[in-house]
Amino acid sequence: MKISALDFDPYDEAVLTDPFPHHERLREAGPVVWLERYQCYGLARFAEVRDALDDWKTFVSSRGVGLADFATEQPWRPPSLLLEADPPLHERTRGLMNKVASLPSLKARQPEWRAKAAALVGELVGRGTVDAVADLSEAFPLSIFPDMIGLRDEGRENLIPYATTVFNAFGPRNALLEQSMSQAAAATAWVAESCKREFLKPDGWGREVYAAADRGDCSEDEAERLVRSFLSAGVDTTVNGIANLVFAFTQFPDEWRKLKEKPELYRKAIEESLRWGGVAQTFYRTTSRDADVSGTTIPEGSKVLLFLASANRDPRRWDDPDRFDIDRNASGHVGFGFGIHQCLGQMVARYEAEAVLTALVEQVAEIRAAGPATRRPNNTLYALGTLPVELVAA
Ligand SMILES: C=Cc1ccc(C(=O)O)cc1
Repeated sequence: MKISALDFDPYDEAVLTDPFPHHERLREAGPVVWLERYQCYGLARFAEVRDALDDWKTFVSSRGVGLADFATEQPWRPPSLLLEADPPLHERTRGLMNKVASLPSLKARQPEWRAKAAALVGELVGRGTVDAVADLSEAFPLSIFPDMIGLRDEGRENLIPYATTVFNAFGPRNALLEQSMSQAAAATAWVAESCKREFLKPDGWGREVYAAADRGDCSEDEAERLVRSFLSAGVDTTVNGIANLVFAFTQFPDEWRKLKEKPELYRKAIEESLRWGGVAQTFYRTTSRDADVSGTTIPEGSKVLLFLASANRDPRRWDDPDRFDIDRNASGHVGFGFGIHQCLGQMVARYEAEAVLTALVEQVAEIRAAGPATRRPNNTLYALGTLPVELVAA
């Protein structure tokens, strides 16, 4: 089947800042498109994205989940033993990390998370215009996540610059990536050192990974790199998840009023924000063999760009997809990916969002936009820069 070859640049700064209008053209161009500029295939419809994520044997991760093909290019950092690994290695590393990032461990921390979120929201309510990015979406995760990992206190300001580079590095070597690489050299070194056993506090998920090494479930070096996964994936993602949740309510005030009337909808609201928000816009896979995708043969060794955020707004799967509707059943969205690599920290993300959203529902009558939101362009993350709001006291 002849496929459309598009000159479309997913990494054009205008596209990174406002990607959704471009996804429609991608989906309409066919189930598979060819992106001339990056010599890769693109899948932008829900069914094809979900199926590619599910078929990990054909669409592998060990050749990198960015544009760089690890079979031919040197990775910028030692590959992740989770994100950039296939079975059987992935089974062992994911198995031991699932045990560390467990539901009981998370549940035990919720009273503290709820109390901290309530206190933080309490400081922001009625204070006039605040920035829901810096003052809330960054402040809350940074107040609980590094401690949960057992990260050392000094230098935590390196976490976001490091993660910014991690997510830019899945894209091409464009200005965004070059810029963040040069700015984050120190942050990258700080993260690498912070993952060593002796730099981690005794109680926390970091040391629990090393306990797995002491049990022989992984080597000391693997433990160090696995702890790095927590720092790479566990901050910038939740920061933007919470920021996009608040942003959604500023764009759809009726949904906020609906939540105030029916607070029990808070979990559905969070799931819908994960579908609608598009925090993780794209990830690549590489074909391990010729792959048939909806009538097109994608040859072995091809990079395939999966437009997760486009899939989450595909009208073939979702009614009125651009509408943020907290009554919608958004389950099955690919905001956390799908299949064996589905986000290890998805419950961390959900619990963090729940702590913030329940505090807002409790203390805030209205989330009032107090100026235009600004975006922080990134090759992978749909990130907010600032989100001026007024949290009107209930
Ligand atoms: C979802 C993003 C992500 C980024 C980095 C890693 C890692 O470094 O393992 C895992 C997930």
